[in-house]
Amino acid sequence: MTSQPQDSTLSKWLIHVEVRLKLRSSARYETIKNAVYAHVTSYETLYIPSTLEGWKDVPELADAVERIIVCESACPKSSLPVQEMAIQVHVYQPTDGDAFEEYGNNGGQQGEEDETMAATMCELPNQQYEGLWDSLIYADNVKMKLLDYIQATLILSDANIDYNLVSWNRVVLLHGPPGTGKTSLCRALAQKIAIRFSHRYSNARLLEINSHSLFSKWFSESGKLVQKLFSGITDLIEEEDGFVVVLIDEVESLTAARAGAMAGTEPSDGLRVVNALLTQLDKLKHRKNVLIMATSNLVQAIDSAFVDRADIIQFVDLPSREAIYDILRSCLCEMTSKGVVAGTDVPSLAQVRLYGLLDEPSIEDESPQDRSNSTGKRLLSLATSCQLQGMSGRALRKLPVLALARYIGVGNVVLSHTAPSHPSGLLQGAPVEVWLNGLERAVREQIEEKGKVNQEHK
Ligand SMILES: Nc1ncnc2c1ncn2[C@@H]1O[C@H](COP(=O)(O)OP(=O)(O)OP(=O)(O)O)[C@@H](O)[C@H]1O
Repeated sequence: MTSQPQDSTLSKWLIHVEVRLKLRSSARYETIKNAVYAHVTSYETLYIPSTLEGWKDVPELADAVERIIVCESACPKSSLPVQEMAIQVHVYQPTDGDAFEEYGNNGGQQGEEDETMAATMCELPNQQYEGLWDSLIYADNVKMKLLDYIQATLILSDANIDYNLVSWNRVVLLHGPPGTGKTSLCRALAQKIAIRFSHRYSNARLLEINSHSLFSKWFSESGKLVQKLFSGITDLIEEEDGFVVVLIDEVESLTAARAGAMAGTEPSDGLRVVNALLTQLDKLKHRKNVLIMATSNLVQAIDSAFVDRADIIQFVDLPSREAIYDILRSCLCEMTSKGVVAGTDVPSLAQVRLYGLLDEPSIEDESPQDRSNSTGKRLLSLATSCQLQGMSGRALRKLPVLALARYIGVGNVVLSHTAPSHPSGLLQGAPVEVWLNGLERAVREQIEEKGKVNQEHK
């Protein structure tokens, strides 16, 4: 890996700093942006990525700001002198997480008799998607690659590049096994784009199309529903300083039908839906302020004409052992911070590598450092079992619930606000060793259950 900026003629690394304002703050973005820039550039070195703390001493920031983060970047170093950085500050204020609207087939207007809920829409950046980006863990820098690619297309659109000479369709397709975070990744990307391009677009929206509902209730009219839905989208993007991300989940259910119709095994309604979708996508490709993201578990089932239109086709795989370690570690750290696990440090993967934990003989662990090493070793071996079983991110994030319910016992984790008379008055979590035992047993249970399902399928 290079330690120079991507282009050696550029001498600085582009580093994004994201500033989240408090929900009810009325501070001016420009004022905050300047104050944050001044603050950030007063550091000699910044860690990448990191959450900054020292700004709370600056009164205008303390009043308005909730969090400042230095985002991960293409720079392979974990810290960098500020003078080697080209810093871009993005100030944003997420909207209320409950502000989701149903977006009907008649373009969002309520009251018509044949109303079918075909999509939901929310404002971005949205409180509900805060933290989602960081919670998703992938090998190979998948998140950054996708974000960079999407940003590249937006920059070229903004530059009014002649579409006949350099062209793209504004369609991104993520495919892979169930539960690998494809839908979540699309939402997290949409949120990032809204934050990074807030200087360019005064508002951004995410519209999620429910592929099933387009087909289900008014099956024979689905072609028309697609048209109505997209004409609603076209209305939204008339506003040039608004950006719209359209997420089509499980796109194969919309597009698999054409092959069937052509082979005579599907009714022609399916064909109409696919044709309508393709026509509408083609109409959108000249619009600067829209991005279509689609997900699928079954890429073979997607109409090839749709796949052809995708600029980026990204396979999202089951998590690697390292990613599993980080996912499980993030579960343990969250539960430790909330007092459900009685604390010990769970070492990061970098620390695990540094200490060569796997190669060490098993020792009687006594000091806090030994205890933390022992936790790291056990977690890594758990991650190996999960990977061998091909567990998805979704299955992994459920493990703590299973472990608590079945193996640790809900009575063994006492929270101070549910048992305020507890002598210490503090949260009383179960020790990390108990949690690891519970997690190991929960994984074994999952393996056995999976074996039974496979047996039934034979
Ligand atoms: N790589 C990952 N890192 C962290 N969490 C993950 C990962 N993959 C999945 N998850 C978690 O699993 C849950 C389910 O993810 P999501 O619904 O986005 O997956 P999906 O691939 O779209 O699933 P499906 O194909 O079944 O619709 C999310 O809550 C997410 O937090």
